Amino acid sequence: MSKPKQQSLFEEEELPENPMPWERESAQDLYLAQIVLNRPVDRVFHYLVPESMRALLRAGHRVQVPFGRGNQLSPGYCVGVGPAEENQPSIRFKTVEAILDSRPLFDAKMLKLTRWIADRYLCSWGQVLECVVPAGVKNQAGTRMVTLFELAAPSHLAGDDSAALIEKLPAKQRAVFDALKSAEKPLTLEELTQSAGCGSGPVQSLKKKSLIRSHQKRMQHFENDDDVVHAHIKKEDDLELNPDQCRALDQILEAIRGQRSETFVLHGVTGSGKTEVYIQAIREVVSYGQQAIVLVPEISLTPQAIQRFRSRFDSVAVLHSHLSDSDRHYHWQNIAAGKVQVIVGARSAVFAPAPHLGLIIIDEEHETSFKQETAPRYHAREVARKRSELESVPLILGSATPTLNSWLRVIEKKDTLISMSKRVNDLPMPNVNIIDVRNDVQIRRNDSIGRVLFTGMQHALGAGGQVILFLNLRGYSPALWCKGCGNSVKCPHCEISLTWHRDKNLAVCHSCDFSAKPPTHCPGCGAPGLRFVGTGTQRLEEEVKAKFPGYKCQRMDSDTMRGVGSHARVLNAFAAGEVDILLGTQMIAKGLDFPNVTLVGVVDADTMLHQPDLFASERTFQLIAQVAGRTGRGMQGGRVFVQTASPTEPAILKAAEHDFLSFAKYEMGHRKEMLAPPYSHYARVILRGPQEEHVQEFARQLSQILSDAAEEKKLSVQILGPAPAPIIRLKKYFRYHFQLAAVNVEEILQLWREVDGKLPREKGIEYIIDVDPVNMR
Ligand SMILES: Nc1ncnc2c1ncn2[C@@H]1O[C@H](COP(=O)(O)OP(=O)(O)OP(=O)(O)O)[C@@H](O)[C@H]1O
Ligand SMILES: [Zn+2]
Repeated sequence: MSKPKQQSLFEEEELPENPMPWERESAQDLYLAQIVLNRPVDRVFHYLVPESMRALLRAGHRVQVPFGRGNQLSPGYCVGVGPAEENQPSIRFKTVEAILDSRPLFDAKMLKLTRWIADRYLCSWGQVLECVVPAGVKNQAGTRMVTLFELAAPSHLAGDDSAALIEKLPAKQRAVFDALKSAEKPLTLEELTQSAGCGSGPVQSLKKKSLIRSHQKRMQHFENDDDVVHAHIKKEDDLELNPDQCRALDQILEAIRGQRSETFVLHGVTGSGKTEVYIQAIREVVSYGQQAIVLVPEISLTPQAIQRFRSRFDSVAVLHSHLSDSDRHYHWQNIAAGKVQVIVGARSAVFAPAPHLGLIIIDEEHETSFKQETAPRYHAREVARKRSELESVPLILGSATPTLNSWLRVIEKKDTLISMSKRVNDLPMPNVNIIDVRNDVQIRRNDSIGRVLFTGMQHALGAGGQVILFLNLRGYSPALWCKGCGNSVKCPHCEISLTWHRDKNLAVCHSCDFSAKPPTHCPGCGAPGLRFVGTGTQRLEEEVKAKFPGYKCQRMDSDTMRGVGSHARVLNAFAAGEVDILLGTQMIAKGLDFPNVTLVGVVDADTMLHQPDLFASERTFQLIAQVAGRTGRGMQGGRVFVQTASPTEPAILKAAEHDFLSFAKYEMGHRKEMLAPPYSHYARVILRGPQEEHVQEFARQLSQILSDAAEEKKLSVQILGPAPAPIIRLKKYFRYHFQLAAVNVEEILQLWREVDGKLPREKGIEYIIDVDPVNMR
C-alpha cells in the first residue's frame, strides 16, 4: 500500500520567493522542462534547462533534478520542454542537473498513454512512467562504458607538423596508425591492439602526439542472447485456415488495412484455433514492417506456446518474469530499434516500445492477471484499448470465456464480435458429466476421487489416454480443525486458516507465507488432537498414487514449480507421454493443447463458488469451461467429470454445456439488477492499520467526506460500505474497505480528485484506491 498523499511536502519546488530584478527574466527567455517524479502526488514541476542542455533535452528523457528542501538529486521524467508560456508565473526555478539516457525512453504517444493511465487509475504520472520502464533499462544492465579510438580529424592530420610526425613513427605506432586508417569504425583498445599486434603503449604514445583521439561510449555486452540461442528453431508454414478462421481473419485484416483502432472480441470455444488466427493477422502487419504485441497470462509463456510463435516469425521477443535485468534491457533496445516483429509477454508487455505498432492481441482476456495489484493499478486490457486508439491499430481480445465487461461492449456495439463456435477439424466439444458428490460413498469416506470419477479414470488410462485432475487448493489439508471449539487454526498475522503441508510438516499461511510446525493443541481452547480436514493437491496426489499405482502421476502447483524451467520440464514430459496423470491448481487449466488427454476431472468445483466475491460465479464458469476444454483435442475424443455439491448452480451447469451465451445472459441479468459491474464501475478504497477500531473509524470518516463531496458536487457516486474487508486481518494489519460506485467512471474519478489532497491523515493508517478492482478480498 502506498502512503496517503502529502501535498504540503511538494509545494516548494518552485520557489515563490521575491525574485531579484535580474532574476525576473522575461517569460520568453526562459527555457523550461516539465518534470514528473515517482511520487504519489500527481504534479508537474518546472525546471530551468541550462544552455548546454537545450539542444539535447526532449520530452521522454529521464533526468536528474534537485528535489525537496535538501535539494536531493532525484530521478525524474521530462514530459515537456520549451520556452516558458506567456502566463508562466515569474518565480525562481531550480535547474535540471543531468540527462540520464542518450535517447528519450518515451515517444509522444507513450507519454499520452501514460498520462491517461494516471488519470484513469488515480495515480501520478511519474508512478506510471516509473513502472513502464524496466529496472534493467534504468540501470542500463548489461552495458558498460568503453573507450573507442579513431584517427584525429583529417584537417589536423593534413597539417605539416602532423605529416612530419607520421613520417617518423616507430614501427609499432605506425601499425596502430595504419590499423585505424583501414578500420571502418572506431575501435576499442582490445580490437586495436589485436589488429596492430602490439600492447597499449604505442596507442598512448600516438594519443600524446595528437595523431589519434578517443571518446567514451556505452556499449552492450550481452552474454545471453536469447534470439541467437533460438535462431536455429525450425521454421514452419502457416496452417490452412478453416472457414470459421478465414472469416475471423478477414474481418481483422480489414481493420488492419483500414488502420482502424477497432476492438474485436474473438469468442472462440476451446480448441477452435484462435492462435492460428492471431498468427496470420500478425503475418499481415509484419509484411508492412510493423510490429505486433501479444499479451498472454504469465503462466501461458510455456515453451510449447512460445515455440508456436518462434517457428513462424524471424524475430520474437519473449518477455517473461524470469528474464534477467540485462536480457530485459537487451529486448527493450531491440524492440525500440524496430528489430523485433512479435513481442509476446505478460501484462507489462503492453508498454513494449514498438516504434511502428500494427496490432495488439490479448489472449485469454478473461485472466485476472492482466490487472496490476500495486500502483499504478492498471488493467492491461483497458491500457491496450487506449493504446490501440492512440496508434490507430486494431485490438483483438481472444477467449473461450470472455469477461462480461467485454461482452457488454459487444452488446452495446462498441466492440465487434467474432465467433468461432466449432473446434478445428470438426472435433466435438467434450462431454461433461456433473457428479453430485453429496451421496458418493467414496467421498463420504473422505476420499477426493469419487466412484464415478475413479471408474472414468480407469477407463481412460486403460485405453492409453492421459488424465488431467484439477483442484484449486495447494498443500495437503486446507484446514486444521479443533473438535473442542469447532474452529480452525488461523495464521497469527492474518484472518486465514492455516494449510497443512505434509511434506515439510508445516502449517502455512497462503497469504503471508507464515509457517510453523502444526500445534498439537488448539491455540484457541487448548483442547488436544487437531484434525487435518479437506484436501489439497498434496493429499490428492497421495490418493491418486494409491489408487493408480501402475501410472505415473505428476503434481503441478506453485510448491512443485518453484524452480526456473520446472513448468516446462513437466509439460514436456506430459507431452512426451512420460506422465499419465497431471494434477494441479489453475496452472493446468489454461491454454494446454495435448491431444491425448481423454479425461479431465474437476475434483471440487465449489472452491471458487462460495467466495464472498461479486465475480465468484463468473470465475467459476471460466475455470470450469477452460479446464474442461483441455480434453477432446484429439481423435480419441474426451470426457469431463465435474464433482460438486451444488449440481444445480448455473455457473457450473452452463460451463458443463459449454454455453457461454446463456451463462452471460443469466449472469448479466443479475448484475444489471444490482447495477453492478459491468453496468457500473467500482473503485475500492482499502484502509489498513494496526488497530481495528481506528481503521474502522477512519474508514467511516473518509467515506463520509466522499459522500458529502458527491452530494455537494452533484456527482452520482454511491458509497457502499465501509465494512471489514473479507480478509479482515492481513500481515498483522486490520483492513476495512468501501466502494465508490457509479455508472460513469468519470464521476468517480472527478469525485476522488475533488477530495484528493484534502483528505485527513491518521497516524499509522494507510489507504489506497483501486479503480475497477478484480480482487475484492
Ligand atoms: N486450420 C487448422 N487446421 C488444423 N489444425 C489447426 C488449425 N488451426 C489450429 N489448429 C490446431 O488446433 C489446435 C488448437 O488450436 P489453439 O490452441 O489455437 O486453440 P485455441 O482456440 O487457442 O484454444 P484454447 O482457448 O483452448 O487455448 C492446435 O493444435 C492447432 O495447431
Ligand atoms: Zn498470514
